[in-house]
Amino acid sequence: MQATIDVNGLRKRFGPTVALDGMSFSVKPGQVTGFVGPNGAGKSTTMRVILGLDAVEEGSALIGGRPYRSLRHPLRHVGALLDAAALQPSRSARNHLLWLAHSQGLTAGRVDEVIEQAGLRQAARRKAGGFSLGMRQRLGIAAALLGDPPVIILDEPFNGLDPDGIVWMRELLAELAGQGRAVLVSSHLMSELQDVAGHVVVVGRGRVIADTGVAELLATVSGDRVTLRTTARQEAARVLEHAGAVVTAGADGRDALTVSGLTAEGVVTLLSRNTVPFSEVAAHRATLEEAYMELTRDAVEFRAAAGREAAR
Ligand SMILES: Nc1ncnc2c1ncn2[C@@H]1O[C@H](COP(=O)(O)OP(=O)(O)OP(=O)(O)O)[C@@H](O)[C@H]1O
Repeated sequence: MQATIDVNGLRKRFGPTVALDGMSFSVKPGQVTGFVGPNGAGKSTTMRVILGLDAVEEGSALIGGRPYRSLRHPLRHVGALLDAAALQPSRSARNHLLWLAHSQGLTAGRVDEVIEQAGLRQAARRKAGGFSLGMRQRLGIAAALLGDPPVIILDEPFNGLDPDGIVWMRELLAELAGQGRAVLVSSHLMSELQDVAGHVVVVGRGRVIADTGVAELLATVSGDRVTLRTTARQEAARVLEHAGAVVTAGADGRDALTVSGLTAEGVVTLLSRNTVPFSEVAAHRATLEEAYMELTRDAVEFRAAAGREAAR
């Protein structure tokens, strides 16, 4: 089975609320795809539709080219964590997993493997009802991995995790993608996906705002800005502006300047040639959070402009 998800033109309303308004994107194998957007953007609904839990008025969602409902042992095709609270509280973590494994024709040996992988060995015989949110997330991950599926869908898996847990989750996601799986991970926060997502689908109001590789996105947003630290700010600004750069006060610290229109190498060459002292010259690398703000700001402006246009 192919490790892919294909979402095509999904439309869905809840009463007067438009939850999905033509949602379309694909998730490819071998990378983590971040699924990001503000509250109410339609992330959970899309995931529920992919997993056959919600019906749509229009559009299709396919896992490895097939609708979820046509999959005979679904856990072997797709592993999902949607709601970590959805547990039988009186069951131990291991029994919860044994029960799931049994329903899919999987062995107890496989249960012990995923308990290990999710870091749950110490807690495996405790009742899941007493678990913290972070522990429930780990149990949800163990359940998602049970059938060794080529496609993994996780809704807000960073929720409730402490900093160690966040690092663990990032490493796990990278490992799963490295094994060639298609991994779709929703989050409100771009920062959680930093360094792990290879691709992001940014959504707002039920539709896709951006569907792009993270490296391309960061390169575009980073632009050609260079951060410069120098005690001779005026002199540096004079030399760099003379060479055609735009120089502005840097955001972080009194000795920082932001330079646009020159590469970091160009800045170093010019300052050295003119014997202007400096302690740091670095090409600006945008964070995913900055990229997200930029993308969603454009979408807001676009929507505002479209609204004004329509009102004429
Ligand atoms: N069962 C439901 N009944 C009524 N409205 C719903 C239901 N589920 C979702 N919605 C609405 O559909 C829209 C999309 O919600 P959804 O939960 O998919 O967004 P989300 O991006 O996952 O948000 P969050 O980040 O808060 O989880 C929202 O306006 C939400 O209020």
